[in-house]
Amino acid sequence: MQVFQYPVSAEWPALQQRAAAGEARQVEERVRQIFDDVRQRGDEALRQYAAELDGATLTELRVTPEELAAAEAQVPAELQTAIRQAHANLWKFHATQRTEEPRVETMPGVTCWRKSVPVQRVGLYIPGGSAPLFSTLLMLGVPARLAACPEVVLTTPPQKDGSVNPVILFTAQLLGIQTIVKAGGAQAVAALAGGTESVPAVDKIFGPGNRYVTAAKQLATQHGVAIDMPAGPSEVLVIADRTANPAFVAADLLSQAEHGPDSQVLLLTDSVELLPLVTAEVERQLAELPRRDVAARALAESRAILLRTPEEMLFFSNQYAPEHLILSVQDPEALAGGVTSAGSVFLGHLTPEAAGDYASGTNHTLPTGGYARNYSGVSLDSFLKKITFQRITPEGLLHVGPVVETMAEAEGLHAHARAVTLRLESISVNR
Ligand SMILES: NC(=O)c1ccc[n+]([C@@H]2O[C@H](COP(=O)([O-])OP(=O)(O)OC[C@H]3O[C@@H](n4cnc5c(N)ncnc54)[C@H](O)[C@@H]3O)[C@@H](O)[C@H]2O)c1
Ligand SMILES: N[C@H](CO)Cc1c[nH]c[nH+]1
Ligand SMILES: [Zn+2]
Repeated sequence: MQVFQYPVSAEWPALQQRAAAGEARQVEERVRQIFDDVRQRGDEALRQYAAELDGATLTELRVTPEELAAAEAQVPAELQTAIRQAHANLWKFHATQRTEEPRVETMPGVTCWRKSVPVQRVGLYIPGGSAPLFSTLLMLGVPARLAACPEVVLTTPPQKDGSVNPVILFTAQLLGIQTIVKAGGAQAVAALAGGTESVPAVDKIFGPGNRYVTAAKQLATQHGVAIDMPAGPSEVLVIADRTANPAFVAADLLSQAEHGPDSQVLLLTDSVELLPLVTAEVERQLAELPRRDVAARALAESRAILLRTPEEMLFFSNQYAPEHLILSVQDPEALAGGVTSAGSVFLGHLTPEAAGDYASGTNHTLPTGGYARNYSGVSLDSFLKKITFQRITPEGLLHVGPVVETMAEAEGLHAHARAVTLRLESISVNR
C-alpha cells in the first residue's frame, strides 16, 4: 500500500482517484465493438466470445433442465444450509422495504395515489470471471422475487468446460430461476439489451461486474434499457482509530483487494501507532492468501493515509464516496451520523464487511467509482416502478380546474387550459 502522512487538502483529489480511471476510454471502445457485434450476429457472436474470452466451446447457450437438476447433488450440504440461511436473512431485510402508500385527497374531490408495479423483464448478471459469485445471485434474485418480476433472465460466464458453476445453478433453483444463459462480460449485457436467438431482451439489467460489464451496462442505457447502477470493481474504505485491531483492519482491506486487480482499498487513520501495524499485518496476511497475486496488484494502487481528526477522515471519506465504509472506531454510531456518501456502512470492530457480502441481510450490489455520491445500492425498489394514478370528481374539477387554467394560460399552452375549460362548462350545463 502507498502510505501518506498528513497530506494537505490540495493533495486529496489525487489520493481520491480510482485506480483504473485512466483506462476507461480503451475499455469503452472495446465494449462498443462487442456490443455492435452481438447486436448484428446474435448467438453466433456470443459463442465466439465465449471461446475467445472464457475459453469455452459452446453449442447450447442456455443451461438445460438436466444441467439444472444435476446441480444440487454437487453442492455440499453445509454450503446448501449456509445459502438457505443467507437467503432467509436477505428475504427478511428486503421484505421490510415493501411499502403501502395511502390515497391522498389533495383538494376535495381530487384523489392521487401511487402503486408499485414490478419491472416486467429483468436481466441478472452474475460475475464469474475470476470467482463464481453465487452470493450475487442471492442479492439480485431475492428482491426480484419479492417484487414479483414475471420474467427473470440470468447470465453468467461459462466455465472452461462449457458448464455453469453448480453452486450458481443450485442458487438459481432455490430462487426459481430457469432461464440461464452461458455468457459473460459485455457480450452478455449486449444480449440482454437487444435480445438474441437464445437470449430474451429485458427491460432492466442488474448486477455487478468488471470494467467491461460496467461499461456495457452504461452503453445499454443508450439502447432504451435501464440499469441498476454502475457497480464495478469492489472498494472499501476503513476509518480506524487507535482502538482498532490491526489484524481485523488488514483482513477487511484484503477482503476487497482479493476481488480483482482493479479493486481499491483505502485506510484512513488518525493513529500514528496503528498505521504501521496495519500495513505490516496486510503484508503478513497477504502472503497466506491463495489469491495473493490478485490482491497484491490491487494493493499496489491502494493507500493508507494518516489524517488529523475523525472529522477530517469523515470529510475525506464523503468526498471519496466508497462502495463500502467500515467505521472501526471507538464510537462508530457518532461517526455514522455524519456519513453522506457511501454504498453501505459497517459499524464497530466486530462488523466485517464480509458479513454484508454474504449473509447479514443487506444487499452487496453497490455503487462504485464514486457513484455512491448519487446512487443507492440495489434494493426492492430497484425492481419496482412506481406508477401514479388520479381521479377527479365534478367537485374536484371545480376546485383544481381554475388553478390549471390560470397556469396553462400563463405558459401559453391553450390546449391544456381548454382540456379543463370544456369539462368545467359541461359540469355547469349539467347542473
Ligand atoms: N460493486 C459491486 O456491487 C460488486 C459486487 C460483486 C463483485 N463486484 C466486482 O465484480 C467484478 C467481477 O469481475 P470478474 O472479472 O471476476 O467477472 P465478470 O463476470 O465481471 O467478468 C468476466 C468477463 O469479462 C470479460 N472480459 C475479461 N477480459 C476481457 C477483455 N480483455 N476484453 C473484453 N472482455 C473481457 C469476459 O467476457 C468474461 O466473461 C470484480 O471486479 C468485483 O470486484 C462488484
Ligand atoms: N464485495 C463484493 C461487492 O463489492 C461482493 C462479494 C461477493 N462475494 C464476496 N464479495
Ligand atoms: Zn466481497
